[in-house]
Amino acid sequence: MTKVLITDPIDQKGIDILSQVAQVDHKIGISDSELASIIGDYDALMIRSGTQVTEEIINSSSKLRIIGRAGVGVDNVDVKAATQKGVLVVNSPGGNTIAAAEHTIAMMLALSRHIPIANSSTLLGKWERKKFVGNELYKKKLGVVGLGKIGAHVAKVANALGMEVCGYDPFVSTERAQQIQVKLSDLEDLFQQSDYVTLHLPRTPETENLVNMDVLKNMKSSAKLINCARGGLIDEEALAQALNQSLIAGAAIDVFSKEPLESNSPLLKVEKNLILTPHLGASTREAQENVAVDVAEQIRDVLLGLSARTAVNIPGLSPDIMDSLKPHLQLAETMGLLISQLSGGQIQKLEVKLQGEFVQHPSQPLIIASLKGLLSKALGDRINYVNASLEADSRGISVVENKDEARPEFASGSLQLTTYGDNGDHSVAGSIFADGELRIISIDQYPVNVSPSRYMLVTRHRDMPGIIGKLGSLLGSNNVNIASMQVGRKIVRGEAVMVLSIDDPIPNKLLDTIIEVDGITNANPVTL
Ligand SMILES: NC(=O)C1=CN([C@@H]2O[C@H](COP(=O)(O)OP(=O)(O)OC[C@H]3O[C@@H](n4cnc5c(N)ncnc54)[C@H](O)[C@@H]3O)[C@@H](O)[C@H]2O)C=CC1
Ligand SMILES: O=C(O)CCC(=O)C(=O)O
Repeated sequence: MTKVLITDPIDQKGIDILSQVAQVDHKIGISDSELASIIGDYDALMIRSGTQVTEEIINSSSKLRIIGRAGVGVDNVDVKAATQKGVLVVNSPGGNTIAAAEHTIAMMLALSRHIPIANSSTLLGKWERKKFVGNELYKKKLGVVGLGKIGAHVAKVANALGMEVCGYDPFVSTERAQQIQVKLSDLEDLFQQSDYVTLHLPRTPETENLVNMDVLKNMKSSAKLINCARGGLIDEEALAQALNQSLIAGAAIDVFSKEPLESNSPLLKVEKNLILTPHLGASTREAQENVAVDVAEQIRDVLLGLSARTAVNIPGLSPDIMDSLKPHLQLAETMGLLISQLSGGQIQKLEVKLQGEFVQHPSQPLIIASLKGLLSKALGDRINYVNASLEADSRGISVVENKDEARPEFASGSLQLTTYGDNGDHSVAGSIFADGELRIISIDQYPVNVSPSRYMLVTRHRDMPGIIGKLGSLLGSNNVNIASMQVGRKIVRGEAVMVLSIDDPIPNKLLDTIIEVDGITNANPVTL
């Protein structure tokens, strides 16, 4: 029975989708060690930001195929460990954009009008109208750091509120900035000149402590800082000091370097204009339903053997690409598997050459499929589309891509794989015929025309009378049935390649006898 584990609160609509295809178990708030001890039973894990999916947990799994993060940030998942283990990681990149952007705007307004503290004071029976005079957002300058989905929506709403919006994002073009009505600025100017600064970027080694004491000192003393993106982007000790010393006028923080916020956090000792919320950016009914459905559908699809829409660890393999390239991917994988058995030994380099119609397709998926095939004899079930590139890399196999737009020999173009390794260079070329049938069209540059079959024997021999007959009778006398046979040669009576499709695997003993036949220089049994 397929089993899915859910370890954070997930909207019921997502659970209903998963229940159609799997047994769904809930263990909300489970400890890391408990999770590591039970993960071996599960095919899929669905989480929000509460669960830390560590390397230890991933390595304790044995049949885990997918981790679904119902939200955007995957910084609570060790994606590298998942990739190494061949576990797909999916998220919901757009499901909570509006919720997080609206929480940011709510934080800005709450800060500006002292809403939380005015509420507490009023509940205590006080009537402190003078104490809570605020300021307007209208005509104030907003600096948005990170102009992705959430940053762009914040900018849109801020523009509608009459704010002047500037932004910093090294990956956003001037055209895109114009489109979302944001004036691009450098980071230093943005912090120095803005009345409000809001962060909407991921936490990475480069962005950690992006807002530190130097940056805070550079801000206006009337400025306010909002972080509804990720903990760790702000040095919390420095922020507490900056607020206590009135270096800036206020801050509203939804996300923390350690969550839940620890009781000894310096932020809990700040007495001035600071609003804290417990990571509520995505906590709207709408967003929770969106992300739960989005991720549950992807988990369901993957468990059913289909592809995922938004995998974070297999670039370039969207479902449309997978569908349109199905025969091409199958060809690349089959050729990878074939050439690994022809090459033997350690391979240092794989050259992937696309010709004719193949050039029109994205090459990355074809490379990944070739590598999956190439490594599958060595790694068995452990290799998949998720970890193929990483596994090749860790084995020191470099990949070179080569596109040849010249008029192809085959109308449908061709794919050629060449390996360079301990046993010299080997190459296999293939194509897809009009009926979608896969064909191997050359082996080691010898032209052949072979449909790949489960068992094959590929020999190298001298082109001379009697060899084919001898081989045929050897196989026959050992009860190995030949389904088809092809000989490829470049010149008459020169070197040749023979490809036999056979119904049964070749016994090792028979292989030794085949190699002893006069004229046969090499014989490679192949299983596809
Ligand atoms: N508080 C909450 O509950 C929620 C928090 N988030 C977080 O909000 C953040 C933004 O999410 P989205 O807009 O959906 O992501 P996104 O991927 O659409 O946008 C992120 C942007 O940050 C930019 N960026 C990367 N490095 C940068 C740098 N060094 N300086 C400036 N910009 C940089 C990227 O170019 C990209 O445009 C993420 O960290 C996400 O995890 C998202 C949803 C809810
Ligand atoms: O799961 C949540 O509520 C947090 C959402 C979040 O931080 C994200 O999507 O990056």
